[in-house]
Amino acid sequence: MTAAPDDAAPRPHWAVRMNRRNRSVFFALLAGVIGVHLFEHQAPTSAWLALALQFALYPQLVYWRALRHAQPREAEVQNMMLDGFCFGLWSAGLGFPLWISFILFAGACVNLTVFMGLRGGLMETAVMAAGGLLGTLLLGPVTWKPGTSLLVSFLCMAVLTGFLVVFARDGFLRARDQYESRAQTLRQLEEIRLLQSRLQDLALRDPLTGLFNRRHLDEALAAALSAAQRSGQPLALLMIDIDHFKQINDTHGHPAGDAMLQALATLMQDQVRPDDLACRVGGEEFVLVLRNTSAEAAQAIAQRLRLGFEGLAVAHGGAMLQATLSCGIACFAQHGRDARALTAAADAALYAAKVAGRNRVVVAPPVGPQDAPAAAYFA
Ligand SMILES: Nc1nc2c(ncn2[C@@H]2O[C@H](COP(=O)(O)OP(=O)(O)OP(=O)(O)O)[C@@H](O)[C@H]2O)c(=O)[nH]1
Repeated sequence: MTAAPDDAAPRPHWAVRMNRRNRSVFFALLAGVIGVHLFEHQAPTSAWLALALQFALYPQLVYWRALRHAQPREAEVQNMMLDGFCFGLWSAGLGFPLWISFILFAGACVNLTVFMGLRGGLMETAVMAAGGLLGTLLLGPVTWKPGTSLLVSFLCMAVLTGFLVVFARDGFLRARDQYESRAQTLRQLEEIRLLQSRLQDLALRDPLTGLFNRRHLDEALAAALSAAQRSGQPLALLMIDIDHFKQINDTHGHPAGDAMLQALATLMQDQVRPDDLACRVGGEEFVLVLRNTSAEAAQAIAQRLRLGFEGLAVAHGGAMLQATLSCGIACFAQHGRDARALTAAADAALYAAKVAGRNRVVVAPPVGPQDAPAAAYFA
């Protein structure tokens, strides 16, 4: 039976994985270089044993430790400092050969600098110096042997170059991944922003006609009125209602009524300017807010709309549907100065249009000094 994916061992921390690979490769190469050096100097068995312990067993032990550590990254930092300390001991043990000491120092230093920045490099320098000092103290007076054979010097150059290339490649891959994930995050943010604005728009629109809904009307009318108050420009509020709409529904069905509503919405959108506001506020009730528009101009627009709708034949289910509309108009400031007063005046004018026989436009009567209602103007 195969194990379920959940049972699989968790993937080691990236720092642990990266160091295992780098340490394995670097230590194997170092073992080769130091091995050649030891061979050339006919080193005793104890030196070969130390080489095996340091460069074969040690990497496994520190990997094992980091794997089990609660803070794998911290454990790796400690491991790298231990690497540097051991390298100091090796430098001292070998008599500080310049090329070998140099690549041990450079490798350890670069490794911790990648993890911790310049502070890591300085820490690595300090622990390696401590290792070198301890090695000198433990091994007694060390004979300084800075030279290495041409072969060992050449191998040192090759090992260091390989090590730096591996690191540079890691840096490149990480930078590329970060760039790609940043680009992806930006793309996702843009998608979220678009979705948000679409959601916001949907919340403000009537799904059947695509016109703005009452919620948006309330906010937009208040803003338009404030602007009109500041600028002193007129503003017209048109309340529009399809006549005998119930009959259309009853005779041709609800979808036919919907088609009429959509046809009127399209007509309204065609007739208004971009900064005017067309809304569906109820079943067959619509509102138009026309900025900087006088009562006379609003009346002309309403008449054009009324005639346009009257002449419209909407094809639906094999039938040609026709209807008329009634419209009540109220204007800022002669019929009211706030949204409530204007809406009430336009509503009263619409009612008057219905009572007078429908298919007509009525402008609300001018409001007297005490807001006393006067006779409506029919058009
Ligand atoms: N098709 C359709 N009908 C709707 C919708 N919302 C409301 N209605 C219908 O609109 C009709 C409104 O009827 P009434 O308020 O009596 O008005 P009317 O028949 O237009 O009569 P008047 O306004 O007096 O001319 C009702 O039958 C509602 O069911 C809608 O979204 N789609």
